[in-house]
Amino acid sequence: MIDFALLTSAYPDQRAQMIQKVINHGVPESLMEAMVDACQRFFELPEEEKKEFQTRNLLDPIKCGTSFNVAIDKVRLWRDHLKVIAHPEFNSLYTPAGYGEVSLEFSKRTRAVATEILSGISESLGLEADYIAKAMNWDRGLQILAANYYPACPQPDLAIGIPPHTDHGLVTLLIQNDMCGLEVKHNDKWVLVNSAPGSFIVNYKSIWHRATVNNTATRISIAIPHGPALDTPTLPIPELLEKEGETAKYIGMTYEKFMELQASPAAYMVPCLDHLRVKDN
Ligand SMILES: O=C(O)CCC(=O)C(=O)O
Ligand SMILES: [Fe+2]
Repeated sequence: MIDFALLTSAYPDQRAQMIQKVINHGVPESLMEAMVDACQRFFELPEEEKKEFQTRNLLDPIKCGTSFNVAIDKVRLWRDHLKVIAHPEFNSLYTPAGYGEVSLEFSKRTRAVATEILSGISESLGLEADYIAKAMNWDRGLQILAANYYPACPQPDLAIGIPPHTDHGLVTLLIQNDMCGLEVKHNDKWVLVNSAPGSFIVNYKSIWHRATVNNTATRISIAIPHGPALDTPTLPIPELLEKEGETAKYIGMTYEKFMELQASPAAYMVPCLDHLRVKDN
């Protein structure tokens, strides 16, 4: 658990944990609930009204649909999604009513939280607080409001919400309604992640995770990935390599290419970073 008030001092000890939760982050719980509610109302719109956003291009500003990677999914998926790019350009929906205002405020507040976490990570690595933000052109960085809708499923054991994957962003925040379902792989076992009301779940390492479904009630989660600017190559930090006397273990890649890789068949059930690992000779 990251208490935001203690971020810089408490952080180093907590880095070993597999996934973090953030409290005291300053985003009103009522705003988080309003955002979940607005997304729920979008998913419940008649199919006709959602049709215009059912596109398949990775970086379309607004898109919705069923499934994770439509081209390559092999298992029975039980999920609808809505992805809206909120930064560097803010995009929004006219329906359902209220989505625009709520998502504007929510995107600003969550971006501020992600920015603080990124500075905390920079400092915990012994770098200037704004080192990573500068290197990643954070001021032009991508932020997506990615809502997931998992209706109750009569046979949850035969389906999955989202198959195992790693996220593509630098800092992904996640909130959910009162249903759990996010699981992370830990010591070869899937472990359910609980979240306290009003907290964010944070993923900033390439954590292997999945979303399960249940037969009781609809689950809604909103993942908010924050990444570098699309044209920015992500590389191992030269100063840290030098300090540790290490050579780079990963090749560099622009964020846009990395996102394309994450959505491609090569990344299906394979952690994305595996593709970037420098091969031992
Ligand atoms: O629904 C969840 O808890 C997980 C969502 C997720 O992993 C994603 O959107 O990338
Ligand atoms: Fe994810």
